[in-house]
Amino acid sequence: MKVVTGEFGYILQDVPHLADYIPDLPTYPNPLRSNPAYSVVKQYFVDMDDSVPQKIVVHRDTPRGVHFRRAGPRQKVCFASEEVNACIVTCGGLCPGLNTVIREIVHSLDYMYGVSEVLGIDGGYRGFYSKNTIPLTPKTVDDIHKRGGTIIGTSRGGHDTMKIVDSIQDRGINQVYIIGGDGTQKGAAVIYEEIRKRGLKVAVAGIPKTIDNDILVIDKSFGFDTAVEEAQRAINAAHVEAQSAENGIGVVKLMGRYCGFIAMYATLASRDVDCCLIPESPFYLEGQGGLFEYIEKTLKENGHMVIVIAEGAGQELLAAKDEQDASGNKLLQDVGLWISQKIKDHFSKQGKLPITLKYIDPTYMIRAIPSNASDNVYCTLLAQSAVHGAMAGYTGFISGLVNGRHTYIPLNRITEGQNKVVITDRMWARLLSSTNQPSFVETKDLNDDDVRKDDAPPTQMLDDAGSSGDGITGNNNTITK
Ligand SMILES: Nc1ncnc2c1ncn2[C@@H]1O[C@H](COP(=O)(O)OP(=O)(O)O)[C@@H](O)[C@H]1O
Ligand SMILES: O=P(O)(O)OC[C@H]1O[C@](O)(COP(=O)(O)O)[C@@H](O)[C@@H]1O
Ligand SMILES: [Mg+2]
Repeated sequence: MKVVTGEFGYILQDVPHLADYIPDLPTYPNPLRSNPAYSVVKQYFVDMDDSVPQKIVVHRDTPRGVHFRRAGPRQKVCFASEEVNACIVTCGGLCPGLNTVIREIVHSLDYMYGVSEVLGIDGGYRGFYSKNTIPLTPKTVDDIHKRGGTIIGTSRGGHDTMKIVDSIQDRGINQVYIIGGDGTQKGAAVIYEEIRKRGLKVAVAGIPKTIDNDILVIDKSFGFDTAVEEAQRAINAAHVEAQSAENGIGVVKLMGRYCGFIAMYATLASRDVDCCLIPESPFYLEGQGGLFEYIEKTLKENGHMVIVIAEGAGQELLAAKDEQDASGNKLLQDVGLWISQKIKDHFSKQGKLPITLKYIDPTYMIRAIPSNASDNVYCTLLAQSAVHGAMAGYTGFISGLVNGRHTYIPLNRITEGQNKVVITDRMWARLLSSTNQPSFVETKDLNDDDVRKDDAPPTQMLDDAGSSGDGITGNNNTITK
């Protein structure tokens, strides 16, 4: 990683630049200078020394700490408009907003930089070497943001670095926009390394996608807001069903393989949820302080209850299944079905309350919808930042929001671990106090990773003030497993 240090403990975790390995790289004036929409903006171009701090809650004596390069257009670009041959690929699972990002990359390249050659790679990484490309123009992508999914297709597996870089080289592609989650960005990092090894003038820009918000450093991922909003519909249905039956229980499974952000935020937003179970907080069923005891108490008090469970929660309680998907992700058991059956079995025992349980799994209904208004704006800015960065010659970076400001983050910073809900942070405490559910764990039983270190920045998406005041709050943690 390129690291620049400065006074008072200032650290810039910088992103690579094509000039790092290509001598005498030519530069050109940024065409935005003569664009009527932008040329009137005061200080439209980002100062080369602008950076964004990772930690914004500071004390008088706190060193300035880690910073990231501020995203945005530079005075000089490293590509002439007619020279650019860009491509876009989407990989991994679906996420609301993929089409918006594709649309905005195509539009920004054309309307801001006069680039007309943009190719879609068909069906994820393997499309680089096994399929024809899809030409993308502002006209063909004009209304795709209103559709869910990705118009260029996606897949898991099929990452063959050599074949992908050969294809990039053979097709004369010189800007690669890679939209995908943690797995995809690991793939992007090795593609960037190989391109650099071959000394190619090819900029690699990642746009992080993950519906479950499991990507490190960034405030939140696109599609997350939409997912939380859509999850409300499932929770509402579960609540209506539960309320209308005697001792009704509604169980909703939400996405979150390794982290429970969607479940936590959907619970906090809904106020109808009585118990939220996430992978970061182990729970148990039987005995004092267990889930069954809490269900019984809630049913006696309220006559109904809603349980939200993240897909990765409680996996340690289920029989292990040693299978992986094509990308090498562990295939999880359906914890929603499992817990529903366990609750039914428990309450069907003699002397127990007769219950009515309805289980809702809205996973693919949530993933498949188009992004909501706020995610659309967010996707637009992420895409524009990525285009400005690649045009300026930055490479091996992702475009990401840090404390409400758009930044360029080195790829290897976000592939080093996964973002998790820290259950000793205030947000989880707020959730526990809003649902009144038992915490199931005692502080003495927590792993080192689950406990907040005094000097650690707070969990992403906490209330600890984003700097921009644009409604996107957050800070950054670096919890790795
Ligand atoms: N460690 C890795 N190195 C290279 N490519 C990877 C790696 N992990 C995943 N990939 C590739 O990234 C793509 C998407 O990964 P996946 O885990 O399915 O989704 P996501 O990017 O959403 O996490 C797949 O094509 C997969 O082959
Ligand atoms: O059925 P698929 O496509 O393998 O996807 C299932 C998984 O996709 C997810 O939505 C997340 O996918 P990504 O890792 O690609 O972001 C998980 O929540 C879920 O386990
Ligand atoms: Mg993933």
